[in-house]
Amino acid sequence: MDTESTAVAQSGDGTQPDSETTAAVTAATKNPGDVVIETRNLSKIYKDFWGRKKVHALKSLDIEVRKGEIFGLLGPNGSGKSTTIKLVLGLLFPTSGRVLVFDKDASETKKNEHIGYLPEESYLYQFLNAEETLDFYGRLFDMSGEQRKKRIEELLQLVGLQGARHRQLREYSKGMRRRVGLAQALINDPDLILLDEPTTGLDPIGIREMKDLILALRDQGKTILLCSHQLGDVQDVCDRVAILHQGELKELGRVTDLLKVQDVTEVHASGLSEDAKREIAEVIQRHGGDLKSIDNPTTTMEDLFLNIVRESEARPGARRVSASPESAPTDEGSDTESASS
Ligand SMILES: Nc1ncnc2c1ncn2[C@@H]1O[C@H](COP(=O)(O)OP(=O)(O)OP(=O)(O)O)[C@@H](O)[C@H]1O
Repeated sequence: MDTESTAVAQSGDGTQPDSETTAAVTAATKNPGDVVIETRNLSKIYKDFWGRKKVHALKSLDIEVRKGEIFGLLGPNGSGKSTTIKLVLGLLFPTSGRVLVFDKDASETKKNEHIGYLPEESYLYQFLNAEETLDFYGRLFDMSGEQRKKRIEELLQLVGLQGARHRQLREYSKGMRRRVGLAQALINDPDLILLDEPTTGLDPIGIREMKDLILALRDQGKTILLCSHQLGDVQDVCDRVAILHQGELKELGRVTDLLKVQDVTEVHASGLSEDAKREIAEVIQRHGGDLKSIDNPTTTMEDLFLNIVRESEARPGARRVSASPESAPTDEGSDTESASS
């Protein structure tokens, strides 16, 4: 980051920007056919071998996933996320309530032709290479040889595995396996994509690439339902989220709305002199505001890490010149001496 940027946070009027409100209203206005997944009063009770109630995994869940959005399903372990996905795929039947996918009951398995599913762990044949794996799944969808060839080319490029296409999957890193799993989930060019923990086991570069891929899929008009424990990832990519706990829906809404801190105003400006900053602080006080901070904003650890790796790739061997006094290279003793004297 080469430009100075100053963030001002101030409590007082709590005014919301108009554009955000407009966006929220627009997103809330839906047309028929806009809803891709709808659960109505959906409940699932797992029973034991004797038919006795064992676990109430989902309790009266009502959610809608709209066309072209990335919808996050969040919740701690055992909150019912995978159960919801299995109900959407028609792999489980509800105990009560309904799941509609593309306006059809989820038990109609034909609708799965338009769904791509990346499970938490992909069980792929380790002795096939990426090309053979995708070709195998293309055959399951009755794609012609020509269609498969074209689609495999597109997908290998999309997930960045062209260079490793002839290597057996057993030689792949976790990140590469996740990417071939995603390519497999996309072989049928699905309209709806279900992603269960898509960033599990990936390093920060792999996570960034996976998030960019998910955003690119949304830009192509796909609808995405994403389950994750990685709250930062969900915040980065999801348009709306549902938070489950012990099978119950606890929160549902647009990420920007849910995370907005009310009654605090944030202003970002660059190139301000110290005098200008002092003047701004005075204006805030004059208007009865409570100045919380006027400082340089921090970047994220993810951005810092990715910048360091990119710089290192561009200039191998060179140590990064850091803005942080902790890690700034010292001039053989002279600075140290004057600092301690
Ligand atoms: N086949 C099953 N038989 C009995 N109970 C089950 C079965 N599958 C899931 N459960 C229970 O249902 C509840 C919800 O499980 P589910 O797998 O849907 O949660 P989850 O949110 O996906 O969890 P995780 O984040 O750990 O994957 C849990 O209490 C779980 O133990």
